[in-house]
Amino acid sequence: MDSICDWFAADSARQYLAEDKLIENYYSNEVAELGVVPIVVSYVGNGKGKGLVATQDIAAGGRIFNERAAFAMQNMDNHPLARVCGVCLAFLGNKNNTMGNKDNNSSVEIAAVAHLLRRSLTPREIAAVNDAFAAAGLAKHEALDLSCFVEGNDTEMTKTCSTRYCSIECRNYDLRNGHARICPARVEHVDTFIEHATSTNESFLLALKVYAAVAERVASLGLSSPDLSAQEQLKRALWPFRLFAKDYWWNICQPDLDSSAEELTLALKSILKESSQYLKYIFANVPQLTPILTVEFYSLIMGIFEQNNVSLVNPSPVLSIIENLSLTDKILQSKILESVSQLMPENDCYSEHHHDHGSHNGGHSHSHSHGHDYEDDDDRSEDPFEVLDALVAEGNGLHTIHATINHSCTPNAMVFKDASTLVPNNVSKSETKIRNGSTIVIAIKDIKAGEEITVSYLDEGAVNEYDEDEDVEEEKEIDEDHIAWRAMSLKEYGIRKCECPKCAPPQA
Ligand SMILES: C[S@@+](CC[C@H](N)C(=O)[O-])C[C@H]1O[C@@H](n2cnc3c(N)ncnc32)[C@H](O)[C@@H]1O
Repeated sequence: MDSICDWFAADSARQYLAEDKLIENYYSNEVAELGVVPIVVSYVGNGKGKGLVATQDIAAGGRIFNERAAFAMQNMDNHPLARVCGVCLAFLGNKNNTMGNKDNNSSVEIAAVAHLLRRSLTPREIAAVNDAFAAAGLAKHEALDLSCFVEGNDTEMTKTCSTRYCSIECRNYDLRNGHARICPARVEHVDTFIEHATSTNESFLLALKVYAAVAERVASLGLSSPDLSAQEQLKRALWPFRLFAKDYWWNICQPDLDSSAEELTLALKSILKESSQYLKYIFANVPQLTPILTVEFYSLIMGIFEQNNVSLVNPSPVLSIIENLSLTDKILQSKILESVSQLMPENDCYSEHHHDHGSHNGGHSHSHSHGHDYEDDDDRSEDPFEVLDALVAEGNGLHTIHATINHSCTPNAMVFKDASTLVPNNVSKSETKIRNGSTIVIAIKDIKAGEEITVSYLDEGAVNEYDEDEDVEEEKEIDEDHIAWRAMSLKEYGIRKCECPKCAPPQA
């Protein structure tokens, strides 16, 4: 059924003109969820479709909004290093109940160290962690460690589900979005799906979450609006996801159609076909989903992640402990460092352990600095603290409002995903403090009401470098190279012709 694909991936501009009010209302509700923030999603034209626009003047350095991912996942090879919530990527505590959690030994920090060491801490080690915290003057964090089963609500389970939650709120969120339909402990074939995704493309795991959420929406529409046709129910259930969709995965992955294009399309089709086979088994009891369990539709869902995903990084609480442990417990410190180096994914190298899924990552390289200044590579390789750079939770997420921000080569805002992203001089470090897999968007220039808010999808450092005042001739030369580099790099974000003020200045 091609028509559902055409409808789903209607180009943003056409879609906007046809459904103006519907889309605007949807986004104004989503913006309201973020709290009082000076933004609106609207049609910005110039071939860009929709974008984010300031509704008030925003001073440089000001936080515009922060947003939790609608769907997030931890990268598979990061599991040994960080035990985090399946919804928000916050580090888990070590209490599995919802009773008062004020015990000193149940903090997120102790749970994180225990996870790295693969065992419970001895009372002496617990005391050392607590002392390290006191020495650093840091507050400890409490969080739960909940399974997906709600007491009194349990269905029969033959296996276990590894998804855990840091709070009841996160667990409820996942259950509302259909977790029970894709829980390996309750549903057959989910394990095989996950295995296949892990060995081919982990974004399939996010796609699975989207299918589960659509199934949940279809089921509740079936109850609330039984008179609607099955197709209408499906379209309504899919509607919000449609606002992310632009193109087929196989088109996005190969912006330059060359001789290898056909080969790549075939390879992608083949893994989509395998993966969609498992999807069909998993959702066999939701017949309304049949039209979207095709390779074509699956390719549109994967295209969503390719163009909108934000890579997320959450620094481990162990980072702040470990440096202060040296004062109190050298032995525990070296045990942790040794364990981290054993658990590190193979070939992971210094400050380059993020996974580029071709994602819209807001233009940030991860730079983790834990107070160790390395003079050069040789020093680094001898420094046991080097392994700390792998000690973060890493994942990917899809954010509703964030995904409406367009790229500019002269951006007026910047995205922060973790406390160690390089902070420009005019932004206070305290503005960028985040936890729990959310992103923060901060103004880096004064923004006037009515102006579009833009970020750079490319490497921030590189853009700034070329913005500096240089010798005019030299700058011209650099600019020409840089324009070519930008044009090429932007293609993988679905931008064939950049419509920012620098690349397409307004005509006089
Ligand atoms: C993350 S989405 C941003 C929201 C998008 N404009 C929409 O209507 O949904 C990224 C897509 O927006 C468009 N886009 C973003 N920045 C652009 C730019 N500077 N020039 C042209 N198109 C742009 C491209 O289609 C890109 O794949």
